[in-house]
Amino acid sequence: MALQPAALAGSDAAGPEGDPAGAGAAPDTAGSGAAPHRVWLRLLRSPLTLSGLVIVLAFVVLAVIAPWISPYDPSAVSDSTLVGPSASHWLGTTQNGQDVLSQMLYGARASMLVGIGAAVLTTVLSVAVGVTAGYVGGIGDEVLSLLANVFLVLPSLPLTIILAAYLPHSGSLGIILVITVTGWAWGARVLRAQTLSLRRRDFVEAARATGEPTWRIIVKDILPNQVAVIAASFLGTVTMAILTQASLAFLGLADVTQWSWGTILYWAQTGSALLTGAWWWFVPAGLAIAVLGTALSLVNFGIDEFVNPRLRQAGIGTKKAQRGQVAAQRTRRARHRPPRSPRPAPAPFTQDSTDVVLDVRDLRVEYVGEGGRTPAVSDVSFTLRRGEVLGIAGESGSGKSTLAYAITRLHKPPAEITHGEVRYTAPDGRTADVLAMDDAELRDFRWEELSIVFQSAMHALNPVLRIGTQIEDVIVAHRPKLDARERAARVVELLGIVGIPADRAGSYPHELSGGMRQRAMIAVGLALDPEIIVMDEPTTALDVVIQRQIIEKIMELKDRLGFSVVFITHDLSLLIELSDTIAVMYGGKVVETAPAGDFYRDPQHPYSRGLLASFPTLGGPKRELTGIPGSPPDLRRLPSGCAFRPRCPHAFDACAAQVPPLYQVGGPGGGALAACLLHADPHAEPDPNSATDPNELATGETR
Ligand SMILES: Nc1ncnc2c1ncn2[C@@H]1O[C@H](COP(=O)(O)OP(=O)(O)OP(=O)(O)O)[C@@H](O)[C@H]1O
Repeated sequence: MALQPAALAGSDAAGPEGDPAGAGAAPDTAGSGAAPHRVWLRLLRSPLTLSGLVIVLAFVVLAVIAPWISPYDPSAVSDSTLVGPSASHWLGTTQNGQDVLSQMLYGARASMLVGIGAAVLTTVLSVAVGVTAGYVGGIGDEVLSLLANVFLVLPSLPLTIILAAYLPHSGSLGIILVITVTGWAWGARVLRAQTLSLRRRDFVEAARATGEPTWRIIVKDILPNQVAVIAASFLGTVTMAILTQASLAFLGLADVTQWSWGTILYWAQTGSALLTGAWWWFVPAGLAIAVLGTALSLVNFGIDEFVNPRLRQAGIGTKKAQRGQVAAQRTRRARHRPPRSPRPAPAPFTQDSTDVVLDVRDLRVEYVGEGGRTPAVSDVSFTLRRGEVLGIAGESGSGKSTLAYAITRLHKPPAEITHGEVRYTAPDGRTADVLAMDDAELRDFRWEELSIVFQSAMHALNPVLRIGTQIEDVIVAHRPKLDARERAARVVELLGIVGIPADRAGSYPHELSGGMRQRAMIAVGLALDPEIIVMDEPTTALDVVIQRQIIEKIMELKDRLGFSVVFITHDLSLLIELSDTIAVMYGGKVVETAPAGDFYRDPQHPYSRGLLASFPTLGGPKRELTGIPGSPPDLRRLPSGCAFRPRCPHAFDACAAQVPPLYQVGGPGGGALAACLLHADPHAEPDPNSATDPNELATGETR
């Protein structure tokens, strides 16, 4: 039975050392970003954006107050026909003596209404369909994409003309609907494609893993990364709608008795304004459309810079903007969890420890493809003890990451866990079957009990959110009762723990060095004081000096906070240095586990020996680097018997006939297990489970 979330829930305010995070000593640099009203003020710092905004605002104001400031009734005729601009008619008059300025002001109302109305409806529809299709995937995506594709292939101009012709007297609303119907599909396609790519990004995976609900991931992680596209789509649609309305009116397909810039052009054309040289009749309407379109483009440019921190820094960036503030208000999840009893003070790990925190039994993970099943992890068993660092080594493709993702239940299709058990034991002795947890239990388990530090911090961190905000997001999702001050204090505390100055909470990922980013990821992993941290190549992209700093930090934290670590890396010398126990994977199987010291001194599996002979070690006697001949096996076509046989210098006939089980072998510490027939007891009874040829068995004590 899965452990109830309540049983594992922690104190809402407990820090890693039992210190309540509510110690209200948070400096105002905790990285939630500037207050929203100030954030938007940043938009005004660009002269171009400011000019665009002023022009758009001027048009909006003029449209709103048109009835009060228009000098004449726009439809009123007079004797002053076709008079050019003068003191009494600033923009001249029409063939019937109507005042062009009044028509322009009233026309702005209809044109702006159509532009903004169509843009709002089109954008809402595009975002709803595009983001839903991209995020939900599967049949939902297929249906919505089909719908969008159907609308995309419809020729929009003829469709617009036909629809407008059938709705001639519906006024602005009819045109808004026509533009919405013919315009939403493009935006939906673009947003769907972006969402599809974003949902696979590590920072979205990380948000999912931290237990954030879907709506929050969409609102906080997916949509902010699409603001530029959504804004461009909105502002482009405003211009496009005004142009379309003008074109339809010009063609006489709109209600030409309703004043708009388009109907002014229509009447100017029917009144032969071009032929008679009455430029004042048609130029203002054309100019208004062009100026408004340009102003909207300038605003769009500013928004692009504003939402993209890199552009912002190059352009509008301000020091003030980078100073975080504590008081950002956020919505909270109303999940109530009883307090978790404080973690007992950590005892240093020793090889004699029997306090198992994670027990993995016969785990099998397969990738299901058209060409069949790829067994990426085959019958893997291991235990992780409290406070232990288990290093998982192996060449590329040996199944390390697949194993890490499977034990955290973060594996994605086509990966399937087809067999096995992953059992977690809480400090109070209760156990949970990780593979049987439902979504809610998993949300509570991940990050509360087990967190993950992903391979590349640059991809795992959301590029448009400040570091402090990203750490805080995890706390918001799991500790909804903490207020902003307490969360900010915890963010500062966590940054301190991983050695990042508190004032960097307000920095964006690209503003940090690679080492700092990786430490920020570790801070995210530590945010809820988990029992286990899975680290998948956390230092691979870093230079050796930074690597060393981070490893030392991890070791120091582990000793101080008492968590256990599953550490995955290609770097065997690093692994030996930091691990208590090493597990070596080959062809999807664990072929050796041993205490790190024993492993270094006396590896028991020929593959382990080959691996060790491929890496220079940082200490100890000099070794000749010889490497391993050949290349890792194709998991879909493993050789018969021992998968390492074709590359093994010690292979003998029986190796082709039998998949070797893990044999208990002596070694100096006596605690090693090696899957090699060299360690089989020639006098032992055959093990029918591990043999492909029962006549040629050599079995010893297996686990
Ligand atoms: N989506 C997939 N579909 C099919 N096979 C896959 C998929 N992802 C991984 N594999 C296969 O699963 C095996 C294990 O891959 P995995 O990434 O777990 O290895 P790894 O040891 O972590 O490698 P690396 O160190 O390079 O990350 C490989 O043979 C790989 O080709």
